[in-house]
Amino acid sequence: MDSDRAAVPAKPLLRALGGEAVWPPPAWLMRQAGRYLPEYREIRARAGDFVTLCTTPELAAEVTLQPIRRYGMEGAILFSDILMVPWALGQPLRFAEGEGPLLEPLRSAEAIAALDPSRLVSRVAPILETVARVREGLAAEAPRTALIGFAGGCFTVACYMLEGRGSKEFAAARGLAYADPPLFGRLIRTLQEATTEYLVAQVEAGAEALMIFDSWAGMLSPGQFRRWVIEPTAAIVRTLRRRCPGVPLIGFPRFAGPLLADYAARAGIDATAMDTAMDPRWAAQAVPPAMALQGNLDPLALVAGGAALEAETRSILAAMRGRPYVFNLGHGIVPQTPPEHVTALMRILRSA
Ligand SMILES: Cc1c2[nH]c(c1CCC(=O)O)Cc1[nH]c(c(CCC(=O)O)c1C)Cc1[nH]c(c(CCC(=O)O)c1C)Cc1[nH]c(c(C)c1CCC(=O)O)C2
Repeated sequence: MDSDRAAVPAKPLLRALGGEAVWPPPAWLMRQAGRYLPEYREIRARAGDFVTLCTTPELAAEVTLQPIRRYGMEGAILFSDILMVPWALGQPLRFAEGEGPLLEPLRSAEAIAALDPSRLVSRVAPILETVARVREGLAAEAPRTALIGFAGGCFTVACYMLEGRGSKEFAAARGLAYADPPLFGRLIRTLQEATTEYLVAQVEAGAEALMIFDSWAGMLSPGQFRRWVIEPTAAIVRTLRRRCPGVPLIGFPRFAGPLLADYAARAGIDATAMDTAMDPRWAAQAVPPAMALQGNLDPLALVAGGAALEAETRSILAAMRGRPYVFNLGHGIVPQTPPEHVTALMRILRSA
């Protein structure tokens, strides 16, 4: 069996994440399934609310595959949300039109203690079924495309759980981390355990690579960053290495700045994702040459298209040439992106 398997060349995304300088680089885009696509808006309207869409496997699998059918990216990211972990732990979640996510905020030690990890696996069953369906869909329609599972970083998810909504400061989470580190640590540990179980389950259901989105990591002081971003990520990664050997892990500590180098060296991940503000030439020096980098086109350059899109893309490619690399944006696609600009981007990448 092993010799049969060796005869099939690995998918380009998995080769790059494994440390090979694949060129032209494999590509996928954060939020590649989303409101900029008319076919997404159609299914989103049919589902009604966003949580229903995330927990209806036939619809969630369909929207995961939509951008692959249009553009043939080398990576398909599971359609779900980082806030499905708090939801699965029993915290009420809804997405209000124009307001983003709304959670009932955790306001006491009792509320943190009441989070119930025993519900997690059964609550996320529909999401795991989506994973299995997408994997089958890819085998039939896009055999070169790899399926990426994901979760939020513990710190970022804790930000939303304590604040209850998006925020510029996330003062509830950052304040609690200073005022009561044992209590904040308890929440982080609950998330660490839940996230580990959830990611293992995604791999068992068919995910071929995993990404951890720590979108608000860059708000922390260096000491807090090490304690609440690097340490919990490293703990998750240690267990994943044992339970899911060979599955590559991408870490995204957004706006980490120079702490990106610490994160890359100590979180244990295989690939580091760069946000829009990161200089790829600096990252190429700061991150070990065998470690893949991913990123980091400004989503607004994709909205602009034309010469700006071409120049920004080529400058990132020039910095990444010769090392293991996965093309992506520095943050998610925005809804006003013209779909044909994604076509133009894929053409630029394929002629790299
Ligand atoms: C912080 C965060 C969230 N969710 C996520 C993050 C980390 C990455 C980042 O920093 O963006 C991650 C995420 N959210 C979504 C995915 C699916 C996969 C993909 O990238 O295509 C992924 C990987 C779908 C989504 N998640 C959300 C949408 C839009 C919902 C809709 O269709 O109405 C999508 C497609 C909603 C969401 N979910 C979240 C917010 C703040 C919002 C509101 C903003 C918005 O509306 O764009 C929380």
